[in-house]
Amino acid sequence: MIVLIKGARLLGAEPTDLLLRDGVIAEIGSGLDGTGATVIDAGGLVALPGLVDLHTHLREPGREDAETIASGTRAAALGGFTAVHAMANTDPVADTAGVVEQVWRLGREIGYADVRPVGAVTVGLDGQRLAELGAMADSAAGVRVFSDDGRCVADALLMRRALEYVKAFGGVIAQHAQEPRLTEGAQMNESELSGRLGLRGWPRVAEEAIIARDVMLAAHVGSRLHICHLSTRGSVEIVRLAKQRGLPVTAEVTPHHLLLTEDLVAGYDARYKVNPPLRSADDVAAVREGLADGTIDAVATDHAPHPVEDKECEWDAAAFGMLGLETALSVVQHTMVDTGLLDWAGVADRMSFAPGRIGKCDGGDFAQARPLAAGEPANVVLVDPSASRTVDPAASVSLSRNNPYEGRKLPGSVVATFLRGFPVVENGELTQSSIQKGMR
Ligand SMILES: NC(=O)N[C@@H](CC(=O)O)C(=O)O
Ligand SMILES: [Zn+2]
Ligand SMILES: [Zn+2]
Repeated sequence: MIVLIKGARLLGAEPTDLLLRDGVIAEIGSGLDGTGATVIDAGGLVALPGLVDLHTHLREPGREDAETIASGTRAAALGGFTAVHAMANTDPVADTAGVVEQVWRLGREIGYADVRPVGAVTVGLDGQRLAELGAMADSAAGVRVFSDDGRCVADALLMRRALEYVKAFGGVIAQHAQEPRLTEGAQMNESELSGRLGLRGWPRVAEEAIIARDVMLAAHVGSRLHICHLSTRGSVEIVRLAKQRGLPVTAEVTPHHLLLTEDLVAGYDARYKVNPPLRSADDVAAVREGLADGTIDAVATDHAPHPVEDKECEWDAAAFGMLGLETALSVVQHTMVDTGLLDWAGVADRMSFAPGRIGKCDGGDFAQARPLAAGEPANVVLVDPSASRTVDPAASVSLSRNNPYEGRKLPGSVVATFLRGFPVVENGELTQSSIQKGMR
């Protein structure tokens, strides 16, 4: 298949043409010859490398009522992602080579976006014994990111051992930083508002204390640490200090923590219930600054689908988590680009290159987040920054509806997504051929 993309602004720079042939970018330049090619007029569109999500809950195996690998990767493709890291808190837990290989293979077969399984750090996420990290790393899935996400690896000795273990193959431990004793029964950010609403508070220090501890452990062991969904000003400050000291620490922030604040909780609408909780406007300002100056390496969606019965219930009983794949780029444009904090090259870094580096998506079967250059795999997304839409949860291809942006007007739209040269999204919609490919 040959595709000629005409007049796209590469990473937001001057318009140029891209010729995609046999799954790779064959040529980049002006006035390229489109003989035999499907021609796409990309005037006014920005071309970015396929986005890479470090933190996605696909729910398969086990909760296929909430999401499947097929539905979740369709949402990913529509959001401009060509690779997602599938979190391990499935049922069964992704704590063996068998489970991670299954998830990886299903992703490949379905073919909307690459699925890179995250392996659990501990057996059954129970925080007691290390899982078979080496076997997951050596499997066909080539796992490099390990996380008990949803739970914190709270035991310092176990965390130390995990960091030591993954060093051998360049892996990374992605920590869900939540001190369990400080957050027992916690329902929202600890603040004046939580007191007024009568909801148990989740103090910032519960996140910051674990990040501080783990930064010191990573420094001691000399191993890579990644911080999931960081949400407070104090967390940004700790990571900034760690980087100033040259420590191998990386961090991600979610789109919702870049935009939403705790006051949304006042209506007890469980769509706004998430872990870590929505914080204050000051925290939002700090994570935006941190993302802009590179203290925070990446945006990761923490796409966390839940069926209606787990969300449309009283606040205390509702599940934590919100959708994110289909809206992530728009939220980043709104909070970071339209505010002047990041340009499109910066977005490409925070949503593709950096997460690709952290997840070791660097070659062979796993090549993603490569430069937009001749000879590279044609994982490309075309974005229309001048578009805008009002978010309608019913229009989502996710199986779940826990969308916190309902009714909000957000800028930007993903016009096309190419996975190894194949258009999985065209004119903002999944292509017919990709839909058929995904049928199973
Ligand atoms: N973010 C959430 O609120 N929920 C996640 C777990 C997690 O990311 O910690 C989930 O699996 O639903
Ligand atoms: Zn988490
Ligand atoms: Zn998560």
